[in-house]
Amino acid sequence: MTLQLRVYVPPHPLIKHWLAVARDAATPSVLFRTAMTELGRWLTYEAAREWLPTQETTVDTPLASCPATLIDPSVPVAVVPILRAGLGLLEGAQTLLPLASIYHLGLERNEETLQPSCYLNKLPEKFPPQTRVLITDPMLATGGSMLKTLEELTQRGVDPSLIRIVCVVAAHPALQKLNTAYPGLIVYTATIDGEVNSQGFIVPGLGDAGDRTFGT
Ligand SMILES: O=P(O)(O)OC[C@H]1O[C@H](OP(=O)(O)OP(=O)(O)O)[C@H](O)[C@@H]1O
Ligand SMILES: O=c1cc[nH]c(=O)[nH]1
Ligand SMILES: [Mg+2]
Repeated sequence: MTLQLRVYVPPHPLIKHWLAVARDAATPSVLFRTAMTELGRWLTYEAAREWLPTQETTVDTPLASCPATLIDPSVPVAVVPILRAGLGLLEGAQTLLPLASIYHLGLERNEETLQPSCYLNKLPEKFPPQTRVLITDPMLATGGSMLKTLEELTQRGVDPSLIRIVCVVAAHPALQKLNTAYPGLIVYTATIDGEVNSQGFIVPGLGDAGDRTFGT
């Protein structure tokens, strides 16, 4: 069987609504942040399906004993927000994954070359086997930043099949690169846009997600 990148665009009214708010150039920073939080929440909810580890048990209701399923706290879950813009999605993701460890990764694209460079790396030397890792970054444009992140994670022992990417706008060039480098990888996004312009911006996209999140 040939593995292929799997890109999910959940057809959910709340995801569509908050994407529209985020895309609108007239949306002020305070509301843009709310949109990022909500998109982080709903896309993480979708991504957690068949990813969050569970364990079977029994519980006693006031009336009888019955089978039950709980989140398995023995399997480590990590969230890696790619700074800065990935922080906007983190808040919503964290409400659903309160026990997850958060490992910050600061990447900045050079405006001319579009190559990412790392200015903060809080990843552990090694991740325990079986660690589930959720990466948050709203924009997959050329794909350079995500490829760099995946390289840092896999070097530290993370199994790509246990990774979920949560983004907002995924562009074709990024998805093509991810498919070549990590077939079988799973991405959750609010939308797929076709074009990345010569300045590295996704069109129509939503502009500079980091600047819009932090009002800079
Ligand atoms: O797919 P790529 O071409 O690598 O582009 C995507 C990256 O660009 C943006 O970050 P940016 O470098 O603007 O940093 P910021 O989040 O601090 O604004 C965005 O948040 C992604 O991390
Ligand atoms: O359109 C884009 C591309 C990369 N990063 C952004 O914030 N926006
Ligand atoms: Mg930016």
